[in-house]
Amino acid sequence: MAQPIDVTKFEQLKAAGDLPSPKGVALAIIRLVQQEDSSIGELARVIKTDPAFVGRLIKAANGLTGYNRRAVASVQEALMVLGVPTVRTLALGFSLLSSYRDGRCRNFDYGRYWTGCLVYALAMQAITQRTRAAAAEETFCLGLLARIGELALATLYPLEYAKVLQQTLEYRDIPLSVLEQRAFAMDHRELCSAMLADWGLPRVFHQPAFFAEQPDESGYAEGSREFVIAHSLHLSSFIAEIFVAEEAERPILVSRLFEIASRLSLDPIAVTEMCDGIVREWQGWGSLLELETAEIPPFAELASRGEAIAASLAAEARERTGGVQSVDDLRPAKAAESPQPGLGGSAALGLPVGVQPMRVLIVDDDASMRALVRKVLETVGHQVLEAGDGRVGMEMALEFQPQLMIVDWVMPEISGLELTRALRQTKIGRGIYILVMTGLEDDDRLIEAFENGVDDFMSKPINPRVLAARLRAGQRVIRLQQELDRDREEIRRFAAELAVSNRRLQEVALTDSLTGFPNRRYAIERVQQEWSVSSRTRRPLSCMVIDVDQFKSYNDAHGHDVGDAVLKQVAGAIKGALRAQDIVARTGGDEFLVICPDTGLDAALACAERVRFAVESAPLPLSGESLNMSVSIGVATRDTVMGDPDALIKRADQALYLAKNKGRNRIMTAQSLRPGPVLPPR
Ligand SMILES: Nc1nc2c(ncn2[C@@H]2O[C@H](COP(=O)(O)OP(=O)(O)OP(=O)(O)O)[C@@H](O)[C@H]2O)c(=O)[nH]1
Repeated sequence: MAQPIDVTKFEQLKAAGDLPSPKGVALAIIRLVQQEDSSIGELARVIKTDPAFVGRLIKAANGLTGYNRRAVASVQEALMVLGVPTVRTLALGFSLLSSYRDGRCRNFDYGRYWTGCLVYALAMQAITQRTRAAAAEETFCLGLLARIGELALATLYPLEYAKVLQQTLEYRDIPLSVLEQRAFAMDHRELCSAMLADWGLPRVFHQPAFFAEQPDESGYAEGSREFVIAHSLHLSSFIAEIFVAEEAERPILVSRLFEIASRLSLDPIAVTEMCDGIVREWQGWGSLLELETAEIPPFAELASRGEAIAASLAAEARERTGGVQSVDDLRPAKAAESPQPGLGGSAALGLPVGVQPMRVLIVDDDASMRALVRKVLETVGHQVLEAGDGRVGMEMALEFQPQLMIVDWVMPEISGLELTRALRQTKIGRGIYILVMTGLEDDDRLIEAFENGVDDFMSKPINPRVLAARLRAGQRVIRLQQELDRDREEIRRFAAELAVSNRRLQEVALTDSLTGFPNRRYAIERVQQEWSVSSRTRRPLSCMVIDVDQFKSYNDAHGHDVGDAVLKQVAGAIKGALRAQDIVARTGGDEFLVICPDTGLDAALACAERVRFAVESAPLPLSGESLNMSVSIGVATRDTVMGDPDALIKRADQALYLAKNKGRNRIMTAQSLRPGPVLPPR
């Protein structure tokens, strides 16, 4: 089941105030929706103060009305069609989009992130219109926010996250979440699930969101709503990946699309139609949200191109690699730079000791030239792939990730330089050492070649000895690069470990080790924050101070260890009795503080009674007998005379004193049940 982020850790992240959060009108909408007595008219009035949001809202409503319904033209109508909870989440999503279009994390591509999220949202909407696992408008919102964990990490730790993203380029086989765990002791999936829950998205959404990348690991029963939503998220995320991929990569990705969609019983025709529809929607939404979109050919065409590529690669691989049986055998091994198992040591291959065999791709339209170069390469033990033109060369380079390419300059359709330029635009292509063969060797041409990203050149006709020497030079550069990468990785790992230790230290500094609750220091910061929220929103704020009755007597009668066990038992009972929004901290030996945001005195007293009863009903088992405990609780709510949070806590302390004096195991307040205005006028 979903392993959500530790609640205390998440509370601390929230308390630090750096998590992505809605601002401006969106915040006002969200607050208004939380008020039970707010009306649609009031909500519409607030929405109209943000013309950009009005446009997006009406577009979202029209996306759902179907062909035979009249178009939605007003905010009120949009509210009726979408429903208030959806409008709230849309406000949240669009507000985050506006506020976090850009940021400080260097390797985080904010534009690509948001345009991908838009595809994600539209794909979720389109899929649930077919599976009917949930309301399509709600899953649009879910899709828009389903990658929020990544944005959150980029926002919380811009420098460190940039490094993690860099690592993903170098260690393509290590999942992002593993690298994140190493660096931050948490990952984007946990954070996303916790944030969606915190924003009030239903459990049936925020739990499957954790499994969006690996839905089959969820253990959800096949066909259950959670199962369908987790698989819909997975499919939507894959569709988004295709949309934002580079043009040459799309057909290859599309060949996997149908397999993923089949988990939701969506057939290829339905999927291609659906994706074509998403492309149109994406472009419309993209211009409204000022997000970059791409021209994408019909999916049926991408699919047949994908099939053709796979077939030609398989055929070429069979034909040209002799012992290699399948296309998969040619894909880079797990650790791309390590020697291929089964190839034997480098010495066995006639390579100089310590030199690893390389995967080399030859791209030349002249078959006799390919054969000549292949012979030289195979003599020194390298693994050879061939492509007869620039297009196949590009596809094979992206698919098989050779360490070195030998490319003919002059080829029909795509020249060697054009191929090099295109490869240098891709993540994979940037890491390949490219050697160009040329018949014409003048200075201007050579300068042009280097400026286009070529690493070395060789004159035709090819002299095998010179080629072998050039290969050795290339290999030296590749090896140095690998060593550099390894050093960088070590430094990165060290920095990541340091980041984790720092985080843990920070956590320790704010956590009470006996109960695992936040400590007094945290409580003081947090109450200050909640006080500010209450001032801004004019929502009530209450707190309770809880003290264990006669705690000293447990220590005296049974020793300090039993005293500790009593504290833990009481802490567990308190936590179990509180609501999700309440924040509890251990502020002293046997004293706890509970902050109750958005809570008036009546509700705080009711909550305190639940706590009192829970402690009384949970005795501590102790060698045959059991120890009964009780607590006294002082409750206070913010009123007009209190100038700061200290005054609020002081009032709760006074009430606690009364409760102790009246005989303990009770709740007291030092305020009248129905105080006047809760907050001072602005
Ligand atoms: N076992 C244990 N005892 C602690 C810890 N921290 C403080 N104490 C003890 O807790 C006791 C607190 O007692 P008081 O608050 O003075 O009074 P009380 O016995 O709870 O009585 P009332 O509050 O008047 O009901 C002191 O004896 C402290 O030494 C701790 O972490 N573990």
